[in-house]
Amino acid sequence: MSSSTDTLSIARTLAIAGAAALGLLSVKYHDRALFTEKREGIPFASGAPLVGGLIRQLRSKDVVLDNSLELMQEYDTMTIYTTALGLPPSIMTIDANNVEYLLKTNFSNYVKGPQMLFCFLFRDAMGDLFGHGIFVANGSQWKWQRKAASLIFNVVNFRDYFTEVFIKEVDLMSTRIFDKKAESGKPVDFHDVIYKFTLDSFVLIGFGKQLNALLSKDKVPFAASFDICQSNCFERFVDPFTNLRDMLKPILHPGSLRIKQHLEIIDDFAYTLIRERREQMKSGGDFKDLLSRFMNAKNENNETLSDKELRDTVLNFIIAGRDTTAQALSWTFYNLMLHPRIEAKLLDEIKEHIPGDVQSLDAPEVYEIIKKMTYAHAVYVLRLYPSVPSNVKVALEDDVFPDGSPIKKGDSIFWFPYSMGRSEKIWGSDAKSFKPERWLSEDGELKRESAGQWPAFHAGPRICLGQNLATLEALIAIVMLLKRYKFSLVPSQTITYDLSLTHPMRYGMHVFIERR
Ligand code: HEM
Repeated sequence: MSSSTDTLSIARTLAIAGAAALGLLSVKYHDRALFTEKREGIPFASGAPLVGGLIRQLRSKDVVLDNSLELMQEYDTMTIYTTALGLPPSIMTIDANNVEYLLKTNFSNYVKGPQMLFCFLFRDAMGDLFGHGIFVANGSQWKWQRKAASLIFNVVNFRDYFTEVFIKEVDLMSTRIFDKKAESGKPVDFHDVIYKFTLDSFVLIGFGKQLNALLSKDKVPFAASFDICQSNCFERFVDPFTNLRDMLKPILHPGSLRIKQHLEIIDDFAYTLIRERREQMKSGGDFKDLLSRFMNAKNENNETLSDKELRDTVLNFIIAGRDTTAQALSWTFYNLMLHPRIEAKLLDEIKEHIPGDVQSLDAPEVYEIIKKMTYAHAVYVLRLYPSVPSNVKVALEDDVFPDGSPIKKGDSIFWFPYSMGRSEKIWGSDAKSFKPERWLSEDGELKRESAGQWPAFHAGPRICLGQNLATLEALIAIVMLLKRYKFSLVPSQTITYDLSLTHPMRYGMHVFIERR
């Protein structure tokens, strides 16, 4: 026999053996991803042979949050086990007791990743963007960061400094952008403008720098790259081809930037901030912003921070301080535009508490008044549009959830504040309605649900450090903007969310503005 006939017959034998092995494997893994185990005692979202739920996941990637709720409804459950080829098997839950247990009661058993994903490269999904910053750190590395950051969140800072910055920045946004749009009658992308407002405000409060994004017509390059990297991080959790697509970008989309190039732009922004602040500190002066606090802090090894650690701090805090609040404000205004009755009621409350101009009051007065505006607080609850709509932790040891679901060491546990906020099992048949009254008691006092039922700001030892800051900023913006303008949606646009770690609007939100 010639050598080419030999090769052919070896190839044929291998192909037959391969097909037979695949056939056998697809009998064993007929409803789940290859090499994943069956799990007793928990509803299982069955999928296609060998790939499990991957196809469903890829098909519904753009509506992944709604998909998680639909999946629960389809199986009539609040907790489910899923598998998808290329991604770790996961437990998904929207059960309030489980969420409270995971975040609070048994906090020490559930940690942040690293989410090692087999995305054609075995890698940590969040590491390149977040480094070792507070959002991804655990144990002593997390503790010192939380302690250092919490120093800026004191009442004096809130009342005397933060309030003043927010009033000034809302005023700038109004005079430089919204007044002009009101005059011209041309629409504006509210979402984009609000992102610039929260970026400017947070960079000033957190890092002591006046960035003036509000004065630039286009998106700040750092912010554009930052958004892309965040989307990419999230995509890695739902699509194992994410990194491959990035690797092929130079061939498939010549001229477009790869993730590592976006990361360079982001790093450049962060390192410039750090360099400038180091120089200012060398030449004296008493700086009390977040960056300066971190420059004076010691890490878990009792060492002062390297530039890389400071870079991680800057980026983690920008996502915390800019994105979440911008999104919360955008979705709140969206809801208000859709619900004129609620907008009118809110405006009544605003006028009752602040009959004149906000600017005629001093910052501590505004701070005290805003605290008392219960209806405004009830409007700004973020139940339907939580800025962190989904989240994940990893189990350190075997455990059992309050609903009886067995948890195995190494499981990824996903929970979905977005789907929880819309679950009829949690909120009743009108779960999807925007109804601030839900949060008010009969005597008009503000009510809060349990930590597990309403995890928009997380719960337990890692509860959001910036909740009061975000609420103050948002309420100042709502009060000042509603008093001055009537916003209305440009017709026929699609308002929906984008795939990301947080909850941005995919196409922005275009509005017409009238002066009141
Ligand atoms: C509407 C606005 C906001 C929402 C909905 C929100 C929500 C959250 C959530 C859900 C987490 C938990 C994230 C996780 O561990 O995976 C978190 C953590 C955190 N948030 Fe916020 N946040 C908001 C604004 C802010 C602001 C303005 C700051 C200001 C610095 C901030 C600082 C932080 C920090 C430092 C953490 C990490 C806490 C820790 O791990 O110990 N947040 N936030």
